[in-house]
Parts: sequence; structure tokens; C-alpha cells
Amino acid sequence: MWEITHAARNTWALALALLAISLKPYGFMLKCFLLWMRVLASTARTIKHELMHRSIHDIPGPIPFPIIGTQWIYNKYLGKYKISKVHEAYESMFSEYGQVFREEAFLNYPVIHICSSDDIKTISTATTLYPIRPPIGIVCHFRKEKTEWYKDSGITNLQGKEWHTLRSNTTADLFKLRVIRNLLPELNDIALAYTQELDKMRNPDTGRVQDIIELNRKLGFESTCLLGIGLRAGLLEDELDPRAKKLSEATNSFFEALNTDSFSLPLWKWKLFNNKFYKPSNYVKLCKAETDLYEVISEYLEETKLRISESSDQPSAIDVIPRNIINNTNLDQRVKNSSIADFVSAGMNTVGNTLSLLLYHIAKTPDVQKNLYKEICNELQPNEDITPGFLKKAKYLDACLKEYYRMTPTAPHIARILDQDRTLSGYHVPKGTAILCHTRIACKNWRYFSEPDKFIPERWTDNKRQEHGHLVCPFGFQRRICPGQQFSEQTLKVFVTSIVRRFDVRCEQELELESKFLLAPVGPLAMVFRDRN
Ligand code: HEM
Repeated sequence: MWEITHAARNTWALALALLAISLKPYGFMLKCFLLWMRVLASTARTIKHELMHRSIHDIPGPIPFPIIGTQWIYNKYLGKYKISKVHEAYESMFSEYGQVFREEAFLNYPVIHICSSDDIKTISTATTLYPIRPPIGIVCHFRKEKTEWYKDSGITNLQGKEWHTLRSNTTADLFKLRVIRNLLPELNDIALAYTQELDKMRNPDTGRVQDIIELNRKLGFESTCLLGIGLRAGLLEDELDPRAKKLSEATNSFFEALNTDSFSLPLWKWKLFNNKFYKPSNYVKLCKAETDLYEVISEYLEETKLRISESSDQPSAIDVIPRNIINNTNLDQRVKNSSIADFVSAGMNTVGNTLSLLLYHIAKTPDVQKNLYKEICNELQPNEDITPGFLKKAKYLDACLKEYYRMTPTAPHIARILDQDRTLSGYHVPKGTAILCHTRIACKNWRYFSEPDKFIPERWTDNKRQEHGHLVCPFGFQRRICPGQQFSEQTLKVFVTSIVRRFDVRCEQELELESKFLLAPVGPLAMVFRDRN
């Protein structure tokens, strides 16, 4: 054994000696080659180091100015982008700067925009006890001034343990499928009122309805009031309740004020610009909207409280959610009112606009609509109400919703503040930075979804797995995910089913979108509703 290894060692030594002798004339060249290899290795190390340590300041983006940051790009006179078309501005900046770019908000606070699948995954799958979403400063400011109405800045703005306690105390029922399913009979009723209204509105010869957006907003409002206050607000009735009208207008102006505020200097912060003699116009708009919202909701809630106190121990299905908040002894009276007002304002426009956008895609793709109608006919008897059983079986309907979410989610991006340092697209981004995850833009990328501009629900049928499925998250993610998701999806399914089973829907118009804090369809949006025979 010893002899074999000894012999092998000798052979190796001999071979190396021969190699050295034969390479001797090339010694100088060999040295040069080795030196060159060392230079290459050191350059590679430097590049790797630089790539790993590219800082947030290296992220490309529009030129920032001191104090105002990059907000000038949305200025009417100086900038090239419009506030009402911010979604287009973002698309254009991603094509100019790549998959990550940096804006600077007021006082040069960095806001990082991302649209790559990996980066979005890094943020959306991070396990965090209390995820931080940037609070809406103007709302927090107003609520701080109105301590007689508000104890805190509300579920959408609170952070940390305080947020978590409020969320656990007010939203637990929204996650119970049984509670949500019990609202189905009322939703069927609202859907019937809606199709009757469509019937009245459409041209008797052509079936054309001039604008469905307003009607759908009313529908979103009616259903959200049912959820939050246990009331039918009567928005679909001929005789409009003036309170309902006030609430609907208040929600619209609330979102408009938020949108304007996101791209202007926060003058409301300083006494010089915000005092008893003068207030910035957008702040005045927000105050009025919040005041109207609060007053109407409080009035409605008084009625709900009275009804609950007079009813027997067993609450009706529609009273479960408001009753559990009203009777919760852990909650301050102000918190009860403001939480319910927050539910209504969070759900109203989102549900209505989502319905218009979903219907648009279905109206534009007759083949999809045919398949959907077939599923409805297979799973539901004529005139049978929509039941939990149907919702469980309607897989094509699920796929239509998912595909709609991919294409035109009303929340086109999800915002977070980093609670720890992260590497995004090779840049080191420190804790405390605001990140906008542009899921809508990512979902339009052909690298992630084939034929991204086409409405193809079949992508999602038969439990097909999409590699980049995590990009479809219209209700957000982590523990901050929208608590209204189950209710909203159920509502959308009931309304779409009721419309498609009754009418053949078509749309000749092209969709135009605008940014109103969230993404909204621009009206009027005409559609044709023909009776099915
Ligand atoms: C189609 C309808 C809706 C859409 C698309 C939608 C979307 C969203 C999104 C994207 C968020 C942010 C989530 C995140 O940051 O991860 C959110 C938060 C929220 N939504 Fe919705 N929403 C809808 C309906 C509703 C309804 C009906 C309610 C009523 C209960 C509601 C109440 C809320 C609340 C309270 C929050 C804040 C949650 C928190 O910060 O803990 N939403 N929603």
C-alpha cells in the first residue's frame, strides 16, 4: 500500500518537473498571464462589492430639489405628469429608469418604486408582526384636531401594537366565512334591485345604458353600508335618502382630497398656512368630507343601536358586525363610530369601481362571457338565489375575478415602510424607507404572464399554478391585508352572476382610467344590456 502511494507521488513529482522545464522559455508570458488573472479577479471583486453595496442614493429617478424633492414632476407648469394620471407616470418612469426607481417626497424623504417579481416577493412575504403602511398625514392631522370625535387616527393609519389591538377588536367577524355568507340573502335582494334599475335605465330598443359607473358606485355603497351599519341605505331607490347622497358625495371628495394631497406640499402642517383665518383649500375639502362622513355614519349608527337594543338576543345576520363592535366594552365610543365610518369609506368606492372594471372585461370578451353564462346555468336553477353552494362550485367565476385582479386592480400598488434593511434589485435600502410595490405594472410584464394584455381567465382554471401568482394581490398582503376581502369578493360574485344570468353585456367603448388615490374608471362608460332568451 505504502509502495503504491510512494510510486504515485514520485510520478507526479517527475511530471511537474518536466512541465516546469518545458514551460521555462515561456516563464515571462506565464507571469504576465498570472498577473492578468489577478487583475481580473480583483476587478470582479470590486464590481461584486459595488453591486452589493449600491446604496439607495444610486437608485435612478427624477432629479430631486431640496425640500420639495421630486414632486415638481407633477406640477401643472413645471412637470410632465398629471396627478390624475399618476398610474401612467409610474409606467413611464419604469420604462425610463428600469425595474426600480426613486422619488423623493417632501423634505426629501425617499420613496422607492419596485416592479420586479423578486423584489415584490421580498416585501410581500416578509414575516412581520406589525407591518407598517405609510399613514395618511392629512387624515391624521385632521383627526388630531377633532379629539371630540376621534381617539386615534384609525385602523388605516395606526401602527404597531395599537394598530393590532384595534384590528383584532374590530375586524375579527369580517374574517368569519359564516358571518359573511349569512349576508347572502340581503345581497341577492340588492342585486335584484340593481338589475331592475338597469332595466329601467337602458334604452328599450338598443339596451344601451349611458353610464354604468355611477350606478355601480351606488351599488358598492349600498352593500358596504349593509356590512358596516347593517342598513339598507336606499341608494338604488327612486326617492334618494338625502343622508345617503351626502355620504356618497363625501366619500368621493375624501378620495379626491387624498389624491391631491399625495402630490402637493403639506401646507396643513404649519400654523402659518393653516389657522383660523386661512386654511389650504384641499385641507378644507378633506375636513368637510370627513365631517360629513362622520355625521351621517353617527346618525345611521344611532338607528342601528336602537334597533339592536330593541331586538331579541339573537341578532339578525346583517346586525352581527355592527353589533359586535357596538357591544365591545374594550372600545371607546369614538373608536366604535370612527371604525365603522372607516369601513364604509374604505369599501364604498373600491367595491363599486371594481364591479365596473370587472364588468368591462367580461363585456369585452364574449367568449369568456359565454363560458361564464354556461357555468351559471349549470350550477343554478332559473330564479334560484345565489347560495353558498354555488359560490363554492363556480370555479370559472373565480378565474374571471382573478384575471380581472391581474389586469386592473383598483389598488395598483401596495405601500410599506421597511422595518429592516433590505436588498432590492441589488441596492441596499435602509429600514424606514417607503416602498411602493407596483403589482399592476408587474402583472402587465410579458416575462411574468404570457399575453399580459389579454383577459384570459383560463390561466387560473383547474388550479393551474402561475410562477408569478404572488403578484396578483388586489387586497394587499401580510397581516395588513384588507379585512373586507371576503365580503367584497362575495359581493362582486353575486352582482356579476346576477347581471350575466339576466343580460348579455357588451361594451364598444375603450376603458380610460384615472388616479383618485386608487385607480378608477373614467365615466361615462356606456354598455349594452340585452335580454337573454
Ligand atoms: C373590492 C374592494 C376592495 C379592495 C380592492 C380593497 C383593497 C384594499 C387594499 C389594497 C388595502 C391595503 C392592504 C395592505 O396594505 O396590505 C386595504 C386595506 C383596508 N381595507 Fe380594503 N379593499 C376593498 C374593500 C374593503 C371593504 C368592503 C372594507 C370594509 C370593511 C375594507 C376595509 C379596509 C380596511 C379597514 C383596511 C385597512 C386595514 C389595515 O390597515 O389593517 N376594504 N383594502
